[in-house]
Amino acid sequence: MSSVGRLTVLPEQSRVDIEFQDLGYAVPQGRKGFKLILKNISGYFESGQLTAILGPSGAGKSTLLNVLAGYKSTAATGQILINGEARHAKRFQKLSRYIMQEDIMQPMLTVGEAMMVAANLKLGKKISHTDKLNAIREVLSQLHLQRTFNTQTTRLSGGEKKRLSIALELLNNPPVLFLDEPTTGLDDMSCMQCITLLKKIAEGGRTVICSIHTPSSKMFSTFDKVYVMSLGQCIYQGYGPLVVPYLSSIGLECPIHFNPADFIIEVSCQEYGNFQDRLVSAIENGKNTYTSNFNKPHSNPKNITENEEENVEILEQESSYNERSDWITQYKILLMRMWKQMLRDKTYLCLKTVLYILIGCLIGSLYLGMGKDGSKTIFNFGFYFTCIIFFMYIPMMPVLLQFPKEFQLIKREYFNKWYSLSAYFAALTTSTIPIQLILGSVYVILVYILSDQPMEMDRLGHFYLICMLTGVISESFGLLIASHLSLINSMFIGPVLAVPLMLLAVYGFGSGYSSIPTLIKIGMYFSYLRYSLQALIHTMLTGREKLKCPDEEEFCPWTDLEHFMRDMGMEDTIFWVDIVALVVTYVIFRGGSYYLLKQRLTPNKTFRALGYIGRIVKSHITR
Ligand SMILES: Nc1ncnc2c1ncn2[C@@H]1O[C@H](COP(=O)(O)OP(=O)(O)OP(=O)(O)O)[C@@H](O)[C@H]1O
Repeated sequence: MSSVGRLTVLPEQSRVDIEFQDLGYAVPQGRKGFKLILKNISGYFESGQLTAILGPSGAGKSTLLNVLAGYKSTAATGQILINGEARHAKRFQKLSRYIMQEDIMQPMLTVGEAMMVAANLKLGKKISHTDKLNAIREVLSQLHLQRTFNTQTTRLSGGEKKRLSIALELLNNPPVLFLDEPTTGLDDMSCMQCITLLKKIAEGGRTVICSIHTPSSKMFSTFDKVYVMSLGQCIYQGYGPLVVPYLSSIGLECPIHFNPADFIIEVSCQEYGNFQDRLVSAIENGKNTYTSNFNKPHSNPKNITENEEENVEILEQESSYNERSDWITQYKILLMRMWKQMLRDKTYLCLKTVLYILIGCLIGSLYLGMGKDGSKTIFNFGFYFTCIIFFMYIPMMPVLLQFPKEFQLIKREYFNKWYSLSAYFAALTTSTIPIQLILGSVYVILVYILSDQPMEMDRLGHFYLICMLTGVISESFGLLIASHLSLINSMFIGPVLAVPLMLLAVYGFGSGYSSIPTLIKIGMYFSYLRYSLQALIHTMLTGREKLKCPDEEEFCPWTDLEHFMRDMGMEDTIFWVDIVALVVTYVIFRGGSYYLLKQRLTPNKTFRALGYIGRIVKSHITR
């Protein structure tokens, strides 16, 4: 075993051999029933080896990788064995890391910072900062990324991003690495560099499995093993260059100077006739590994400990060089990361500040001096409603826009066990509060002064409290929507749902509560905007002296504000009841968002069944 590229800070790993038998995977396909993507395939991927899953587009490579990694396993049939014993999905996830095709990077961080966040989260407190830094430097140098230490992750080239994705996962020395098409989008040189690196990583005792499209002949012979798929079946398993005698034994001669990888792909695309069944049966759909001694079943795993439990425990201990940090540390690291990203995004921050000031000035000017004008009481009511609408839309829209993208990052980090979801969610919940409080106060002070509201600390404090509560609830409402939907659906559903919320908030004002139909009354209880508006009107209008009617005005029906509240049907509102209702709404929305997010990442039986039904319905509609 070559020592070139061995990571000294990361000890060698024990064997984790992966075997799968009669693996099947089907997806619902309208009225046609099901589409079989994996058709009872078998295979054996050994530790210390770099294995490539090859095949034409749509052959099922990514699906096989996803099922083996446990990323998609609910609808799978067959058996997956780890060191000869049935795979325990949760324990296996602790040992494996999955590097997705898309290199989504945490924005606004340098490579060094992104690596330090990963090291702090994955390596725990027992390892000193200096050791973490050494580990980072060594991993980066192994992956030829040392010169990018201070470069922002989003400015890296395609090849560098891919290598950084690998580096981030290598930090805690996982025994198994899955990579979905690691060479996609890279030039020939970067492809070869990437594959050579993966080979070095495998040589340290790891099981490295990647799916790949069309490798060059040089790359093809670099893999220790290739697993070729066609139409969801295995048509070859063994050392790459041996594919030539294998195909020859079936009567398919690879032309001299022809890339054997291209040749077998062309064969699988049936360019030389239909050899699918013969190839599948020759290799017994993956049960055999082709060696120069054809048709021998692949060797059984070596070094298997008698007891699987013991075996996995040893592995877990070894990879617990990587003991994950505790909840509080995770929370602090994630919060710091979020704040750093927020403060460095100067454009967004400036836009947001300008927006709060500009709209504050605009609304303040529209309702200029109306707060104490007896002829403008109804306009003043409009001012309060406008403030509530402002604090609904402005905090909700960025969440609808940003969170679906953020979800892709969470998925990668959460699936690879960087942190617990509750720590992430707690950090997310607290990260936006300071900026919301600061900018919210700027807006409130501006509109409060411009619209000439009563200068009493109590009222101002309550006004601010209600606006802030509305803001954080609206943000949570956005999260509730975006936690389970795509960007397009979120952007559609969010503003659409806001309309009935606004209507229900003001429905029936002026005409009396008793005349409202029961169904609408029930609906009104669900509009948190109504509680905000009621609380705001109550705090701003009760206990005030009669307003003055300007001399030039002939008609001042509501100089008595208590009278106005009676006319609006709001004389019975209790401020603290509305505040409690707002707090309860906040807790429900946040709790709901967390639950939906968790179900999206790791669905329970009910959600799996719902998702399955949804897919069947969708496939019937879109067929
Ligand atoms: N949820 C799904 N519903 C319907 N068909 C699906 C679903 N998931 C995958 N497929 C189909 O299964 C087949 C295999 O998909 P998979 O992504 O595994 O192929 P692949 O070999 O990785 O292809 P590529 O190299 O183009 O990424 C494709 O025909 C794909 O359209």
